[in-house]
Amino acid sequence: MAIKYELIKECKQTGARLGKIHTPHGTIETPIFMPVGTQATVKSMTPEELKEIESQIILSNTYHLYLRPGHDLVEKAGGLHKFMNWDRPILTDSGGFQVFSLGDLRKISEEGVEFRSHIDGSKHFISPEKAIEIQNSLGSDIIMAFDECAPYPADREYVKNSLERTTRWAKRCKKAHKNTDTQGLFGIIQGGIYKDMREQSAKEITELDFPGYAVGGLSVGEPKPLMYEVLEYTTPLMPKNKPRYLMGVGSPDCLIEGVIRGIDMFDCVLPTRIARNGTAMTSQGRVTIKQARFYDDFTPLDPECDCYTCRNYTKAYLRHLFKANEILSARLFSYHNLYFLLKLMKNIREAIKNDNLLDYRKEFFEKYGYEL
Ligand SMILES: CNc1nc2c(CCNCC3CCCC3)c3nc(N)[nH]c(=O)c3cc2[nH]1
Repeated sequence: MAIKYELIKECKQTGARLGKIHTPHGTIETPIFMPVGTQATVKSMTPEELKEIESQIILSNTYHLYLRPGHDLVEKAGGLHKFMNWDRPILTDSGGFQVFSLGDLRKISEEGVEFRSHIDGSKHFISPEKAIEIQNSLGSDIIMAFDECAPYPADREYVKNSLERTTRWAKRCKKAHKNTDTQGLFGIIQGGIYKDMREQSAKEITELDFPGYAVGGLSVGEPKPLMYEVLEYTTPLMPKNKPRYLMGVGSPDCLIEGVIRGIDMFDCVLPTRIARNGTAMTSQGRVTIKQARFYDDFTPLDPECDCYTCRNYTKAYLRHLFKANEILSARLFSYHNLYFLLKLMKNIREAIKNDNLLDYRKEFFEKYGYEL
């Protein structure tokens, strides 16, 4: 079996769990944050640096790699692990979300989605079968079903039709998936913000018996409390002995709140995206380095952080790099932001072990500046 989840401990106070996911390229400790490497690279980081910060798994994407350089080239290279020189687990998203949010969408039909490339405007068509064929070529350890992520807001009728198509597509993905012994196919639960729809989607998708499941259709602009509410009634509908992946999340508060509500896996482009804008996540909240107050501030980005960036550079120097548009700026901020989120997840795993996750949340929120 490609993917085996080991539930190690359930938190006494919350829905949090400690677990391990065994994959052909290694074991992942959960709860886990997964750095995003959309185009076969976690922007500006080398695989060695990702290992230095203890990244256990990274994400890549069907839509992007199909358009450029083409999944057949990656297959010819021996698969994504060899192509990008990353020998630990990789998860690829199916492209459904990206087609809807990136490409110039032409039309959705039962067969699949016709769209224009965001790169050169050329016309393309992705079906559930095509999305699986591409991910089989990429050789990622965890692949995602081709789904439709309904927009927010969306009315009940739209959400119902969309989740029912996502179920039909999930069945087609399961049928098309070839390498079941080396690649685990995860199903994706939709249903928007409607409890009865989430129940219907969870039932239909979990009936298909996938090795893991994602909660899709969230982090699409809905208020955070609404996302938390949807999680509260959706994760209990998901099998306890399988990993639960909340797609596209997120910021430090959402990671903690998601773990408390039973989520094991997260991904988000934030750490590397805000890094390119000179913004850091720190123990005292966000720091945006271009502010004048940092001109002659010779203290580290985050006094409580022991990462390479914080041990060797000052805010004044980082501000200079950013203002001078130096490439090193994006690298040093990305390194720190990824380290910060991976360290946060390590602290969360520790807190679950010690049964004090709620105290950890209180302490973290007070320092970071979130209201509980
Ligand atoms: C940011 N919010 C958000 N992201 C969602 C994503 C994308 C998750 N991140 C993928 C990586 C980013 C590029 C390379 C892979 C979603 N993906 C799918 N398939 N379905 C969703 O409902 C779905 C829902 C999502 N919501």
